[in-house]
Amino acid sequence: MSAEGPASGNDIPLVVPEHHEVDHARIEKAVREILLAIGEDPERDGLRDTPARVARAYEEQFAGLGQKPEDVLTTVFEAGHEEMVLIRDIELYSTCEHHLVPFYGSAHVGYIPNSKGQITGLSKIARLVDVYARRPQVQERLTTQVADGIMAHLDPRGVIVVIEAEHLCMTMRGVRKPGAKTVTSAVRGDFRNRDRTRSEAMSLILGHD
Ligand SMILES: Nc1nc2c(ncn2[C@@H]2O[C@H](COP(=O)(O)OP(=O)(O)OP(=O)(O)O)[C@@H](O)[C@H]2O)c(=O)[nH]1
Ligand SMILES: [Zn+2]
Repeated sequence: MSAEGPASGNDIPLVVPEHHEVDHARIEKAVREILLAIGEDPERDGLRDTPARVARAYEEQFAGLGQKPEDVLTTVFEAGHEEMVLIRDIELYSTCEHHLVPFYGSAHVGYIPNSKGQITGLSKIARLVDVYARRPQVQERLTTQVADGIMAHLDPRGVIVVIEAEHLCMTMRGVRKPGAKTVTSAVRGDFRNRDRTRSEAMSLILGHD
């Protein structure tokens, strides 16, 4: 099913696709329009292939829209390990949904396996971050979604997610504050209920420089 609405004010109909196949032709048309709107010549040498390049780039940048956590959390095994697992400094690149410019930084993700000791492959946690980062995002939602994705699919005793990022919409334009870092966190289960567990994780996350 598609959500169909009124025309969007020009000849591009407002149809929001239900499943997220990137419509290259539509992106190309829109990018050409933007180039014309800023007073550029979309036919000049350097720009002629730009609409197609942007379409390919967006396919990659927004690939997470077509993915679910279960697509990447495929390997779950019982290792009998019931202590904290923490993956620090997972590099992330996302796109600010307000300005469609990048924000980028690091995610730190920890969890405590359940009593069966169910864990997942380390790379799967990093892949999960990408599933949610490769969408139009705000940092708070990205943080929450990673935490909730792990809770739902690994059923751990707790999860902590801390994301530190720099938003280009705050540095290259607008308020122009280069270097400002936004730090967000989401804690679930034992990390929410037990101060000591949360402090241990925070000191592992922050005490590395
Ligand atoms: N909470 C939150 N805000 C964000 C994020 N990314 C960008 N923003 C902010 O979204 C806000 C959008 O504000 P608006 O006033 O609607 O847009 P704007 O006129 O472009 O705002 P300025 O950036 O202040 O020029 C700005 O304050 C951005 O800094 C994010 O991940 N989380
Ligand atoms: Zn922004």
